[in-house]
Amino acid sequence: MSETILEIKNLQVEYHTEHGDVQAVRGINYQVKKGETVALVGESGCGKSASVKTIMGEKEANQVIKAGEINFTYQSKGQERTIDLLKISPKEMQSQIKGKEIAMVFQDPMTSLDPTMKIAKQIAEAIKASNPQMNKEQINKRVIELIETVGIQNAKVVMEQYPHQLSGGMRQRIVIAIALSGNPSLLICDEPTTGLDVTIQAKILDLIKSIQKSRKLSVIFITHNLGVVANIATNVNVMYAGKIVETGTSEDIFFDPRHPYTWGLLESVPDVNENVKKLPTIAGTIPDLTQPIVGDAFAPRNKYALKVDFKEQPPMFKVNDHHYAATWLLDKRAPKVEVPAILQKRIAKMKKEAEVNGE
Ligand SMILES: Nc1ncnc2c1ncn2[C@@H]1O[C@H](COP(=O)(O)OP(=O)(O)OP(=O)(O)O)[C@@H](O)[C@H]1O
Repeated sequence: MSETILEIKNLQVEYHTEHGDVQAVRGINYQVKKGETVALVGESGCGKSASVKTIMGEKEANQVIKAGEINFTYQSKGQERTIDLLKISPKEMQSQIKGKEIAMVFQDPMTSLDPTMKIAKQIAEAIKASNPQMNKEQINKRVIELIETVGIQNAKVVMEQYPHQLSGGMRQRIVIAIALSGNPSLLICDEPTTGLDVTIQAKILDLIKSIQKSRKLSVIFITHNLGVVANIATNVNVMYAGKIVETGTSEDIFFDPRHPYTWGLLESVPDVNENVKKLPTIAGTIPDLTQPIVGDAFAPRNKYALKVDFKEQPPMFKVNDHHYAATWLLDKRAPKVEVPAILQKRIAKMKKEAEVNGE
């Protein structure tokens, strides 16, 4: 289980706009191992999507990859092969990787589905694209298998329907079935449950978790809501203004968060059991990424910021072998700052729940 299948090194992505160059991703590093779910979490505009779109070779006309490597390891003709996804041709990306080794599930299923085509045909097309040798009968069998894999029982009825005849949750299940059609080793989920109601959201998360386990899939899961990944992520990367500001296992991030930005994100997680009228959000907005950022980008919104935060980018301080955070609060010269009391209470509660669930 310790094989690294994806290694992102110093990835820097910019967008040219008439207002200046947006530094969307400012040098990020992380790895995804076989069978692991890695979460990328942060508010809107932090560079989560920009960083994963490059994995799939999706390039907008105004996008420039300034630096970095995306090394992907997979089995090709029985041999292990590692390639830098930033260096392969669009043709190779299309014929070898996209949909076959790496597949993606987006937030809005309607953008991935063709409203004019029956479900069976859409899944069949995806199967054909990655298995051109299959005959009609084999494809039909596989369509039904895939629909059943994503937890739909009346496969024969659903396959004859059009996307608009299905609920949002069912549509997302179909998108996941299509993503699985090429038997990928890495699945990228970009806010796959946003917009779905809470109970459906939980069902889709359970589905992704069970598929991930049964197929030993690696998953990159993007969300702005840390709560969504509490039960599915092996590792969590918290992103702010194009950088990873804290990284650790789920336990590190949920039970021992160190960056004030992570504290803010955790405080903003809706708690279904608490009768809160208005959820706390982090005051302020993300910085203008067309302007050079001096120091810790979060400093202007951080009530615990030290003088040095406004001057110098903090390094990734080590908390333990798998937990790092970029905040000067972890420097040994920094004053001792406690996790906010309200969050301490939440953490104690989450720990108790995890104990009860035997996690
Ligand atoms: N095509 C584009 N042209 C110009 N700027 C862009 C483009 N795509 C993204 N950006 C900018 O890059 C930054 C990072 O955006 P990105 O979509 O990666 O953030 P995100 O964290 O995924 O947010 P969201 O959850 O809203 O998708 C933002 O400032 C965004 O406005």
